[in-house]
Amino acid sequence: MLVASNRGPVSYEVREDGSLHSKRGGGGVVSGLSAIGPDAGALWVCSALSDGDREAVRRGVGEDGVLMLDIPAGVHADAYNGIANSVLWFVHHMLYQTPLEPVFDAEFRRQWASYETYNRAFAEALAGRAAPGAAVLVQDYHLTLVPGMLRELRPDLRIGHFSHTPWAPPEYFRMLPDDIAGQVLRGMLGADRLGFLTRRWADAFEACCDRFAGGLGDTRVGVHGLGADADFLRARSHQPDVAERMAALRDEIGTAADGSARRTIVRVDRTELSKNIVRGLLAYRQLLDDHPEWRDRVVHVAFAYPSRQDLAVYRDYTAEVQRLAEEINSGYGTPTWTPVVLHVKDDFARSLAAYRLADVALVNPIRDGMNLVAKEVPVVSDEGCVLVLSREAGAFEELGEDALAVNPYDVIGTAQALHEALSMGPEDRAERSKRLAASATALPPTQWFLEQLSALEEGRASEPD
Ligand SMILES: O=P(O)(O)OC[C@H]1O[C@H](O[C@H]2O[C@H](CO)[C@@H](O)[C@H](O)[C@H]2O)[C@H](O)[C@@H](O)[C@@H]1O
Repeated sequence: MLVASNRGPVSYEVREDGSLHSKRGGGGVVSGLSAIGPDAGALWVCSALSDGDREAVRRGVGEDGVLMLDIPAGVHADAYNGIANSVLWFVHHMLYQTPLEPVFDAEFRRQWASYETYNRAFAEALAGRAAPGAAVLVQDYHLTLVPGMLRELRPDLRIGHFSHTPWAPPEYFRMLPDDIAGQVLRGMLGADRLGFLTRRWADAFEACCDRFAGGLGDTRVGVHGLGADADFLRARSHQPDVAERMAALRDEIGTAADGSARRTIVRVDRTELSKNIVRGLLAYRQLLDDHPEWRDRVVHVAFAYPSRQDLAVYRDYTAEVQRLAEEINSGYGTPTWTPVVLHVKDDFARSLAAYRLADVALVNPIRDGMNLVAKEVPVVSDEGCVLVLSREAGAFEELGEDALAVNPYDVIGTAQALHEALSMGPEDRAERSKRLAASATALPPTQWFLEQLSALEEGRASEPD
């Protein structure tokens, strides 16, 4: 079995003394694939992303079962920043809007050629390593061309592809130049089986194939809603470093003037446009305007971790989040109350500490493949939390019944949902949280992975799922 993804399970940094330090790779895909431990006998093919990763490849340092491809930095930058994160991510999350509409010019074509080169490097590495008839599971929008390329090189393989993002509806997908759209769909259809996080994204893909590629052909499509890893999260969130972070966070949150504990509205995201952090802050400000009774009694704990900072649009978004948080704090704060506690430095232990302290979790993306935070907070929160959840998150399909649904564009509606969540009685809140945790853990990562693998094993020409 082979797995291929842009981001791998491990990344390296070069320390001042020249030694290499390894740490776990970030992001939801790596969490999902964590089921593939070193004992699984799988080979995980990924890309060298940092200078440290490239140095590790050069020195021949690596982990068993991991093959890091040292793709030239320029090619990777074009493929990852230029095409994957600036074009395909924007199309599937429907993020293009004036004046950010795409310009598919000569520069785009040059970057697309790098995207092809990047995909070919993966296809060739996989083709060179796979045993006859092996199963290959390719991940995400960075590698849409790999299934088709690999099929040509190695028709004997069983090839799966899994999308961790939404898929754009045909009316939006058609924004891509026709030949590029065709290449993406044909690339994906090189797989025996394609997986999506929700039925909605799978349906959108099928609709695009019907409109632009003459249907699915022999490729089968299935849905696997990646769940939270309850055992890991519960054990990890009770480690001493998390307890330390909880104490520090409690100090930052403080207590209300009447001595009561302040309520918390928690959010944890990569600072990513689709996560809708700015409208989340606007909704919180609206809550303080519409319901001044919450002033001094609530704190918005917002962790917005840096993401894709090579792209100006992400850097600008990060700056906007920071500016708005400061504006709320200076406009509403008092010497003893900081309305927004914002942290921008990635710290997993601190995220878990915030999950444990959460009374309300705010997850309001414009559009999201799944959103694992929505699934993780109810599992970890000590007292049970109310989930305010965007109806556009993939997680909504599974959690919608027990969450408070919001339209992510509606700031006033989101403020009302926050008020409702903060006002909910402890029993109701605990009951909902328990039901949310049960739904969120229905398909833990190991089962999610094995489910895809066995569906792929079922063969190429069997019934559609
Ligand atoms: O690798 P990056 O560019 O730093 O981005 C991190 C990951 O972002 C996306 O994650 C998605 O996958 C999650 C798991 O299925 C899902 O819960 C979440 O809603 C998605 O946004 C992206 O799809 C990954 O490839 C990136 O590694």
